[in-house]
Amino acid sequence: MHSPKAKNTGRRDGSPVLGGSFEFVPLTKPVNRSSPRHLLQRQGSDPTTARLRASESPLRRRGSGSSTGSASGQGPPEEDGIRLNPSLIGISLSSLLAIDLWLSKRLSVCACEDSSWGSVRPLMKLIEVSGHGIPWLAGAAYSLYKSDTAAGQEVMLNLLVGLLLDLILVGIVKAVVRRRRPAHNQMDMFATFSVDRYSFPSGHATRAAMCGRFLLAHLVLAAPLRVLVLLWVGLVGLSRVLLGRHNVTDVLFGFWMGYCQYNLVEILWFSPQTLQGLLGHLA
Ligand SMILES: CC(C)=CCC/C(C)=C/COP(=O)(O)O
Repeated sequence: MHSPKAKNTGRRDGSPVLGGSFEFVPLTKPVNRSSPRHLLQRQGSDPTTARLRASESPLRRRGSGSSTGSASGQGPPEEDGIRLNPSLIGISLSSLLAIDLWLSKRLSVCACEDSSWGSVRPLMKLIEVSGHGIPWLAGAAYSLYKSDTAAGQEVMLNLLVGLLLDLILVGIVKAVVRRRRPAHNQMDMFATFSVDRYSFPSGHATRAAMCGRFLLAHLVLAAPLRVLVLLWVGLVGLSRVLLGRHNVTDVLFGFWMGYCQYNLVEILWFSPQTLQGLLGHLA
């Protein structure tokens, strides 16, 4: 069979001859052009010896696909060693991912009615509704409309801004990362966007973390109520995994993202003056 190399090589030593006679190059005899120069230099000036030594490389001994080994231009053994050894970060990430998938599967005890904790599923779904975007948006808009003090209006307007910002940012990250929801999830959530078929990060977790921080910072709450807010944030996150909606890392990242989103709300904070300007435009 004609080898593609045959077109370019006209001499027995494999050196290319343009327009020369047609001749095959034996696969066991690599062309000089592709022998790594530094390998030849390190192993002595005799190219034949260098080729022999190259043929003893671990790559050849392992029989990993190439009959010409290092001398055929696939790089010296040291380079192969680097390429074949996965990095520490790679190993750590794959291990974390494996633990995440395993733990999430183990914890998805309310994923369906016949799961081991299937009877708790309605309660988990109630907690899910409590962290959904619609009740929060509707609640903030209603409170803004009903509030008769400038301070109350200012707080509710900024909560509304935070909730909209949360929807946008979570949507962007979900669309970029595109991590599929766990296979055991039943897609029976109400009022979802198309990006909500992706699971990273958990929108419920970002909202719960952001709103939790917001409520603690801007409402004067007694200690038991503050504890209740923190408990609710934790329960919303936990319910995402128990329902099988998310992996653990989706929720943990969601908490972190929601925490940071609150900082953004504080930076963007709409003052009463801005609010009056906005309302003036609307009126
Ligand atoms: C329709 C509106 C206003 C919000 C959608 C809220 C929602 C369903 C987010 C998905 O949350 P997870 O990422 O935690 O499943």
